[in-house]
Amino acid sequence: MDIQSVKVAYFSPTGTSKTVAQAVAQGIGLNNVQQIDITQPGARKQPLKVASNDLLVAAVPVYAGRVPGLLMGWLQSIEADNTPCVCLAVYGNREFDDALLELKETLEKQGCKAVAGAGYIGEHSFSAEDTPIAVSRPDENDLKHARAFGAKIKEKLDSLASADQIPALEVPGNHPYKEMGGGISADFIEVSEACTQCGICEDLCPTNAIDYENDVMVDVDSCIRCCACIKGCPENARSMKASKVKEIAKWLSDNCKEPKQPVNFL
Ligand SMILES: Cc1cc2nc3c(=O)[nH]c(=O)nc-3n(C[C@H](O)[C@H](O)[C@H](O)COP(=O)(O)O)c2cc1C
Repeated sequence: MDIQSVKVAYFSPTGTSKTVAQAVAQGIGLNNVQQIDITQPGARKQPLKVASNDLLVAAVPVYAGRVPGLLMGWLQSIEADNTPCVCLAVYGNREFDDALLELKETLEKQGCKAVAGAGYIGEHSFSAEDTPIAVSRPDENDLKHARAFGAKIKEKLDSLASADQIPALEVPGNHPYKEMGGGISADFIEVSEACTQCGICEDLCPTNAIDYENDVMVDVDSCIRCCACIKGCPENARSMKASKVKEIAKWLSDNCKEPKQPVNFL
């Protein structure tokens, strides 16, 4: 297949989905690569149109076994034209459940044709010093794996004359998709005196839930618990207080210790 450009789209509050997507794109090895970072709300207002000679590489973190709900509007506004796509679900060493299937089916409804899919492991958003979960993933081995996966995708694309020849891609997951976890309070962040009100947390927040000039705390109704503000604070002034989210972090730290390995479908 003649691929003219690679569009690498990712939502990545704590950076792991972005790192995996970029490693896969590097392995694909084409020169014309465009990054589409949809982490910030403004970027999700820009619709994406992709052509039949583009390759779309889409990476999302897994939230409660699903594609993060706030992405559905943007994903469902993609205009594709039999465009080959690579679906990447990046998860925090528990499970990716139905997220990869959901991402693939959502993109296919928009006119994409899934050529490959994968689950990769990223440090869990809830990971902290006292509740470590998949710390520093993706690591060098994961990235090597992701680059090799990219090279295999390129080989597969080279072996096909057109998108119509892409065989149906099977990825794990169930219908109906896992119920979205609801009801967990997002009142789980505390801010210490180390806060200098630099405003970096506000810039990092993917839902505009922080307006630091008025209040360094998050608006719990808009917060999606992504932990970008905690992990990105240069003063380490933000942390999880005793809360349901902290209990979940503790459970994950105790029960998801065995490092999982990336899985590829192509
Ligand atoms: C609200 C929320 C729910 C999550 N649910 C899952 C999950 O179901 N399974 C899992 O393994 N990791 C889960 N994670 C962890 C993220 O998928 C993982 O840390 C991912 O690497 C974060 O991607 P990012 O660095 O691109 O933000 C969840 C994280 C958050 C914030």
